[in-house]
Amino acid sequence: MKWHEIKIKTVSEHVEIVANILYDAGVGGVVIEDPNDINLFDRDESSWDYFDEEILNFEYEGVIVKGYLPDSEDLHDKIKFIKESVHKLADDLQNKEDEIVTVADVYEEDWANAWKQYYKPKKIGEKIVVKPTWEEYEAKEGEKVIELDPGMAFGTGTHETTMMCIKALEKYVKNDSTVYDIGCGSGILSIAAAKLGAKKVIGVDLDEVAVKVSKENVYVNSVENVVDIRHGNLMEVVEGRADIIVANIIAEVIKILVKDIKKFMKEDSVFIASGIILDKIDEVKRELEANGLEIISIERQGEWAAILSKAKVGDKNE
Ligand SMILES: C[S@@+](CC[C@H](N)C(=O)[O-])C[C@H]1O[C@@H](n2cnc3c(N)ncnc32)[C@H](O)[C@@H]1O
Repeated sequence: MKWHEIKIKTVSEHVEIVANILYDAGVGGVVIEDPNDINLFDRDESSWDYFDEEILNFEYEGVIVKGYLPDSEDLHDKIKFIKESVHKLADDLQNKEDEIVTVADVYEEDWANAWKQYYKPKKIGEKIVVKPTWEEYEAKEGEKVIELDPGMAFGTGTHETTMMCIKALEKYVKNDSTVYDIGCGSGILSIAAAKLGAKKVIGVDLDEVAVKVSKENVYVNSVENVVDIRHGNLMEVVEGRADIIVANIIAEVIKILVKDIKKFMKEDSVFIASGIILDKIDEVKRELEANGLEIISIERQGEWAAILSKAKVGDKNE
């Protein structure tokens, strides 16, 4: 099948807006290539089987956001919409060349597999190692290995927003914990919670592809007796209260989620909200506080933040 790769060169501050433009045009998922992100493009050449010089040369030239659209009758309108929206954004920039849209034809097989050469086993936090299913890895003492094939779903474990969630889960998951993972993508956080000993995990995603991929990954990791993956919007398909709720979604969606979150929390539950671009920390923090949550900590990695909060002491959960 023929697809069209929409590649947008942009600046870090515009990544979230550009990703949203692509989503609005109908792409199923976006790929963000930030060469300044050492976690995505590990600079330690000794740990690489393969090293792409082009990526290094790209170092100071900005961030690439890519999305894919299938051949369709309205393709031209969608590309026009993307170009116009990105050009409007570029008006704010001194150097308009910093924001450029290019379109290339690709075949499903090419783009579905191209990223795999960059994806290697990676240790995140103290215990969790994320290992692509096709790679070999020998676990060291105390390590918990997640076997993952993210396919078309978000969640390889290389993105800062995911890494901050995994580190927080390592800190808070106990053997009797119940965990809700809102926007589970590849299922990575649900599986991490299960491997860290959670008693029950529910992962939810709006995207059917993510649900399918999560279920497959849950099965590959043999945690299907603990993790239940559901298709749905935010908390609509979960009931009851969890000890930990993790949501790695963009700030705008977190702000909606926060309005009802306490109905799903106990007195000492922790809410891990990630996927927040640095500029939006205050907005999300205000929304959390306005809805009866108290900030525990704000973690930052690269351009992203994760805010950890809990119900305010003495404040009754609804
Ligand atoms: C950034 S990815 C996070 C994936 C994975 N949890 C991780 O941390 O790597 C966000 C996911 O949230 C899902 N999502 C976005 N809006 C949602 C909503 N309203 N309800 C449920 N899932 C949603 C997307 O489909 C996507 O899979």
